[in-house]
Amino acid sequence: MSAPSVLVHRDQELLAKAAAARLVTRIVDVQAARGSASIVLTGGGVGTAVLAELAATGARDAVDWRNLDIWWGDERFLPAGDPERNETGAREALLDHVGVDPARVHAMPALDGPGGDDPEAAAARYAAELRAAARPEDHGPVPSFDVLMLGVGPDAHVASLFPEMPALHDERPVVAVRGAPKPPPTRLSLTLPSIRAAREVWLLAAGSAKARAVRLGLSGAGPVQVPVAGAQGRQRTLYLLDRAAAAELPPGLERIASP
Ligand SMILES: O=C1O[C@H](COP(=O)(O)O)[C@@H](O)[C@H](O)[C@H]1O
Repeated sequence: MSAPSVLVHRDQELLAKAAAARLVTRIVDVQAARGSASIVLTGGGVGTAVLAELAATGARDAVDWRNLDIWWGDERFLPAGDPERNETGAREALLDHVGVDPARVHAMPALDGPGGDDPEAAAARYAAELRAAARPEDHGPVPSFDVLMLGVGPDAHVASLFPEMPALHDERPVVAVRGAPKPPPTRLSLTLPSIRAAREVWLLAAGSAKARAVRLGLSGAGPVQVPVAGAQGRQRTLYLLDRAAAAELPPGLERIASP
């Protein structure tokens, strides 16, 4: 696992623009090297703003959208099209505006989907989809995602892994989460082992409400108490912050601030 590095931007707007530019570059680089790339999307305020900025930049045309696999780190287990679903936000912000291959948009199952309304069965279905996409060189049950983005909750949750909940002890690739402290209570989430399969993990946080969670994530806390601390990429773990979210950074961390 890679030690985290930190990049601080002036405010949320610039953070979202810079992360979108970084994402274009990363996808283009990977596609140039291997032909195909894979990313994992997050819900939440900054995560969705990054997708909207990506849709708005002319540089989006540098991406070969049809050779991109798109996964989700977590989902609210609600009917398809519900505005609270992370998938709905991602489609509205980006996916409806670019030429993705529908077969490579791997949304997590919906409550009213063909697989039924059992969240455990839905988690198992998504795990099977991930396993089918994993190649021998991935050495595990999920692909080695090129970029996996995560929002950070004020309580230090990432994806739908909330502090002290059983999902944090689960070794399966995908779990159903019941009784989440943030509505809606029933969710699907990648687990930490799946998150750690990513080559790069980007943690996105803006606003003063996230400053404590960011500090704890970078202070050597345990992932059961502080889930964000357990989110690390194989090659890179990058905190992309605005100044407010970076206000309580532990001393000595590398910081590069936008003017
Ligand atoms: O519920 C969720 O919250 C987190 C963080 O959202 P934010 O609006 O506080 O940035 C998000 O990353 C996750 O995907 C989502 O389901």
